Amino acid sequence: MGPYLTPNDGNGNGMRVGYTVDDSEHGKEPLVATLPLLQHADLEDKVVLLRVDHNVVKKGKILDQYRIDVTLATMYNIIERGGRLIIMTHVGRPYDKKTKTLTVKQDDAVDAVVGYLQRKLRIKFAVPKFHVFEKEGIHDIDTSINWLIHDLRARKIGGIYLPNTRWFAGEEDQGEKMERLAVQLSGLADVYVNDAFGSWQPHTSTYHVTKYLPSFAGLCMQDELSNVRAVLEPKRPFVAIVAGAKYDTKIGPLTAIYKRVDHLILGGLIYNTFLCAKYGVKIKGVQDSDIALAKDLVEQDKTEKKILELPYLVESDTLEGRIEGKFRTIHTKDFKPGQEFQFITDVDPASFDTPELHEGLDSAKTIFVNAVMGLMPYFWHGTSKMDETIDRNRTAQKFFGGGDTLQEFKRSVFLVLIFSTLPPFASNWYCISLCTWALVVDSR
Ligand SMILES: Nc1ncnc2c1ncn2[C@@H]1O[C@H](COP(=O)(O)OP(=O)(O)O)[C@@H](O)[C@H]1O
Ligand SMILES: O=C(OP(=O)(O)O)[C@H](O)COP(=O)(O)O
Repeated sequence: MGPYLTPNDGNGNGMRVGYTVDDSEHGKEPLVATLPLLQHADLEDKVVLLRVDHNVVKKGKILDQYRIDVTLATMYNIIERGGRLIIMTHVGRPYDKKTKTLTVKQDDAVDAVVGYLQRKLRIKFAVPKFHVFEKEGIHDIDTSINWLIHDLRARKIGGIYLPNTRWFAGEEDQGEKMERLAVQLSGLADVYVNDAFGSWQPHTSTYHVTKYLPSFAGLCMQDELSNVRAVLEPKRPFVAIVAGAKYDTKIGPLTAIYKRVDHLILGGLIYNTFLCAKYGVKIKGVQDSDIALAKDLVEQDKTEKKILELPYLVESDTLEGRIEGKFRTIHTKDFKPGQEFQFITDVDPASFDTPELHEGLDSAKTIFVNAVMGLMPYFWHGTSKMDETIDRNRTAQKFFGGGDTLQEFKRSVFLVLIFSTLPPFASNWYCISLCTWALVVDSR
């Protein structure tokens, strides 16, 4: 612990504004020198616009509070050092890129998050209301917010929590609306802090606003960057398991991570897409456009042979559940070009018993897991077996990334079992709580 010194006080010396725990005290290497850190900001009496990734609300309810909890240290740090908080997050994807329309639904309001924060911190957050235009969202930040900022500075309220950033017309725009929102957001505060590691998209509230305000990386962001560095500079052999549902946004990072791994294991819709491209089969729910994208990976793997195939799969007639008589195990060796399948909703646990899989996962020194193998909450069996297999390897460093990934892992019984024998995030367990993909892509 040392006195905290800001880089510039005008006299060539740092200015003492508080104390901070330096990275070496929690065993982390310092981050890149060019990244402005929250610790380097003078926050005394400053209004701080804090962008977080509290994208944890579905249908108005918090599914898992992990992503809120990991930002509490940053909030405490800002307030403890004299800052006043204006927080913002995105929730869901209310903007339809095809129709270019925005649907503002109460389902993805920030209210549940604000309720949680108020219960947790016992301080009052005000949520300003702005006029919402149908299909266009919020055009402008109403100047009535100035009253709230006045109360915030006067410490009559603990903080302001803005509406869902994706309800603003300028959030995903690249032109005039973006510029307008960036200026309006920056007008609210003195300092900007980004603690939204998972918000990988360069939107106005994550990226463009930094043109107008002194900007710093929050503490959660810094932790995540340290963990990501270990994935980018892995101890070898390095095995990545990439699964889940978002093929379109994961194809870029998938290609990037392919270059770095010794072995890659695919699951979920990503794997279904790969199988369609490789075997010329059709699987319900897989888009033709995604199959076309997956063909390059198939070609590349013909020579590099990094992908460890999971041969046993679960085919289900329905996505409504794991209904007796409506699902069955199939094997990739029986695939014939042109064959059509119902939904493939999971990997059969037997897939993890093949010698290639055992060998690959047992000898790994770094394992990175993004997303679950099957359609949750019904088809958890493949993920459970995957986790059991990973758990046998007691020496590898293990990284888990992806919002849905963490939520599903925590919800599943198997993780409760693991956590009862191994403390969560024990020395070789790390959570990249959010989406690591942007970084992996950036470093290509
Ligand atoms: N075969 C599958 N078919 C449909 N959905 C799947 C399948 N496998 C996994 N999923 C779904 O994918 C979701 C996780 O995917 P994704 O959002 O990409 O992960 P993350 O947010 O962890 O990066 C889970 O909610 C799970 O239900
Ligand atoms: O949920 C998130 O990412 P994830 O689904 O990869 O965990 C982040 O909040 C990013 O959301 P976005 O992919 O809609 O920009």
